[in-house]
Amino acid sequence: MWDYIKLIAFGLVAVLAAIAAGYGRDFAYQVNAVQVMLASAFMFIWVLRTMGTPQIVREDRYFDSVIRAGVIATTFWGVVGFLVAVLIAFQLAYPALNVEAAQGYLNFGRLRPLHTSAVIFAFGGNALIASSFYVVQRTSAARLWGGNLAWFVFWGYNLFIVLAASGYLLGATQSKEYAEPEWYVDIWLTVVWVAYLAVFLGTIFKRREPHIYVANWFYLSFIVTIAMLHIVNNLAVPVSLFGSKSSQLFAGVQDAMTQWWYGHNAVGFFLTAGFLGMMYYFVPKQAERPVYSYKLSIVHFWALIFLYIWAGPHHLHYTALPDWASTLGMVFSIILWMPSWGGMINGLMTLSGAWDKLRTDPVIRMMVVSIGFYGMSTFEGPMMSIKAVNSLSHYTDWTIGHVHSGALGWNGMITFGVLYFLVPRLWSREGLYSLKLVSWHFWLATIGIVLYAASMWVAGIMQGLMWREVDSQGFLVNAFADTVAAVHPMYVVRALGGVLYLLGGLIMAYNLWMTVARTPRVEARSVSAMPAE
Ligand code: HEM
Ligand code: HEM
Ligand SMILES: [Cu+2]
Repeated sequence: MWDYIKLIAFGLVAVLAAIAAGYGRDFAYQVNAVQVMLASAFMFIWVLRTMGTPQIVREDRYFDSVIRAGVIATTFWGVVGFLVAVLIAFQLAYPALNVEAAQGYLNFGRLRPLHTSAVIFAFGGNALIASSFYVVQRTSAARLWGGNLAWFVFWGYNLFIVLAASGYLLGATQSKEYAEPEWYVDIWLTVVWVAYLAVFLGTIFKRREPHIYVANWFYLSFIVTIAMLHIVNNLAVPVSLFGSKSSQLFAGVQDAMTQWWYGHNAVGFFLTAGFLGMMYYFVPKQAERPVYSYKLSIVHFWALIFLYIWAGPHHLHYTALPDWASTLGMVFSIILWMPSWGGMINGLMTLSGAWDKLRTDPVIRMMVVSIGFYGMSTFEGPMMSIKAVNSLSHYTDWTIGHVHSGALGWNGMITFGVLYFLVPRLWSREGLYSLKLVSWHFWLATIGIVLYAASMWVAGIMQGLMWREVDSQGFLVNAFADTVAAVHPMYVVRALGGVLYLLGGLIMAYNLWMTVARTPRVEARSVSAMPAE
């Protein structure tokens, strides 16, 4: 019965998508419709061919196949995201790389959102979904709730990424940073996200462990808050059911504030709370030590989620936003330093008594450096939110440097650590193929980040100072083009840093591949849903 309902649904969607492709008013919409049609047609055939074969579900086993797929997707999108990153970094240094023949598809303006979405949503998002599925099962001693719903979340989310990415290249965008996808892609993500919440909460509800481990609190706050942010910031009316263009509900400064309430909390809940969930499970596991302070984890959790929500206006200092709102954002940002460092301290101190592992275990080294960068960027952020500092840093590459010390250092490095942790366990291998290659990855990535951050600090502060330099008559000394010329060497250094980071990522992909292909199998590790670990 259930199979027939699925068949009807997939068939219907395929037909509707074909009709939409036919009536589509713009190319991006038509391409997206064809993609949806192909995906549903594929699923239709899949269901048709597997109908009637009984599925054996062992409730006493963890649901790990979907996590394996998530690990592969994370690695894949990571490499893609870094590759596009290096390309746009070189485009900024050498504008001629905006090749004339590819204008309108592969120029900087089209590729930049592709980069940000590929690294944040595709690489980071797949890492978050996969790791949360791993952690919630282990800490609840229960199999994922909802049967194949977890597969729907995985494929649905990756379809969202493909739709968004191809839309950007073809020019479909609602021009909101980190929320570029157009209305129908947003609606699809909402459906997938509700399914994600259901799988996660359902597993928590059926847990066989009375306690809900703190990592799950962080993951849950990430899932719930992202749902709220996504819906509110994307309230829009499509111009036509058959076109990608839509009109935003909010206008003017209200729209700007909604956008940066979203943007800032995407940092706070996607790139911070979710990744803290990772930290709270995988760092103690890899260090083989309990969390330093459980009390601190609870206190900084509530402080963090309460404070983050108010800090968005620091993105709109000295704009049409009322001064009181801007001051409010600044004050909350400064207070936010404390719970951020609460998390950093808790992560670092978990290594108490295990610091010697830094010498022997490159995976823990990666995690420690990641927490270090988390601490650095959450010190820098509150500082940049101070209006006087922001009047220098805003619009400059200092912001870009800040972004990447958080993104490459914190999000990137902890994800690498988690992938190195997960692959041998998920594929039941003795260990990683090569720790030496992990070490290589570690150093390439670390040097890459240092080159990136240092060059952007220099570029940013130089831009800021040059823009405000006036002569004795009060006239501006520098033309804008002068500052563009002045940052060229720094842009080259940044791009080279990116090349090192990308190389590290490629080495990781090779190492993980060889771990699965070459390392001897061991008896299945940690697959049985008892007891909680
Ligand atoms: C206490 C924590 C933090 C505070 C108070 C903070 C504050 C700030 C401030 C003031 C800006 C500059 C706004 C502007 O002038 O336009 C900024 C930009 C940014 N920060 Fe942070 N930051 C924090 C942590 C982080 C972390 C950990 C990450 C990444 C993982 C991050 C990612 C970003 C991004 C992506 C932007 C650029 C937004 C844009 O203009 O596109 N921040 N942050
Ligand atoms: C290979 C490493 C990377 C390189 C070379 C790189 C390069 C770049 C470049 C050139 C830009 C555009 C800057 C501009 O418009 O002036 C950018 C923007 C951005 N990147 Fe990366 N990136 C890398 C990795 C990452 C990762 C791993 C993340 C997130 C997890 C990330 C998140 C972002 C964000 C959020 C922005 C927008 C910043 C803003 O608007 O303030 N990047 N990146
Ligand atoms: Cu912010």
